[in-house]
Amino acid sequence: MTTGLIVAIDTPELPQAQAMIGRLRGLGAMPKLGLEFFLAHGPAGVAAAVQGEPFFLDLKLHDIPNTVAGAVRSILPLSPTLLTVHAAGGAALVAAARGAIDSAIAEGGLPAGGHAWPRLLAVTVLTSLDGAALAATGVADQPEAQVRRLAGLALGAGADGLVCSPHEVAMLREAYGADPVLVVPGIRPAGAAPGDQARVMTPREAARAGASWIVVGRPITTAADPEAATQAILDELAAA
Ligand SMILES: O=c1ccn([C@@H]2O[C@H](COP(=O)(O)O)[C@@H](O)[C@H]2O)c(=O)[nH]1
Repeated sequence: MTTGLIVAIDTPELPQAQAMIGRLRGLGAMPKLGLEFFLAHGPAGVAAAVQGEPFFLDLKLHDIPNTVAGAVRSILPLSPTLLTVHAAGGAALVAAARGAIDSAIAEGGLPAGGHAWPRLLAVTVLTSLDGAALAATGVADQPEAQVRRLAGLALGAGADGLVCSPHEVAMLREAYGADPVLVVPGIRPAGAAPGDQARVMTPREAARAGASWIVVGRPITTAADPEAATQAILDELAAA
């Protein structure tokens, strides 16, 4: 299994996002835009930043099913390659997002620009949470057990894949095989500071465990030479 690289472009500034996406264009990494950017610039800003290229829109939708379905319908015209909802919102939330995508497919054919329909990912346990932080939310299980539980719920409700930490990838591959798209943040090249990430591994470790994609933000975007940092991670993935 090959592992791709997603670069998290976490900024509220449109010129900065455009510049970073431009610098990385052609290296073979996919950009990810999240709430920080979307709340500042909305759908038009997203379209301006990605310029029709494949991208991951990581809004981590978490609301009642009807509202999530409406939000998914609102973002489908942007043709993201990947989009996210929170599995902790329940099976009906995930099923509503699935239904919104499937209805759009049934109603209208592929979106403009030759893009494929988005793959629906369910976020399991945020990579910033360790066991103690999870327990403080009222979940007594360790992260791995909670990821296992939410994975079953989300895949059963129609998610194409999951967002999890690298620590759960091997367990999920053993349980669900090669099919689910496993998108894995909490990645730090050897020696890089974890920052607010609690469950981390290196790119090589995540690739060997079976990640479909790894997500790397600050180790690339705050590097003195983001192109070189990206290339080093791509080389590490290719050698894994
Ligand atoms: O559990 C999750 C889900 C999403 N993320 C996102 O990934 C990037 C990670 O950025 P770094 O700078 O490499 O820490 C960021 O956009 C998060 O929103 C996550 O970290 N964990």
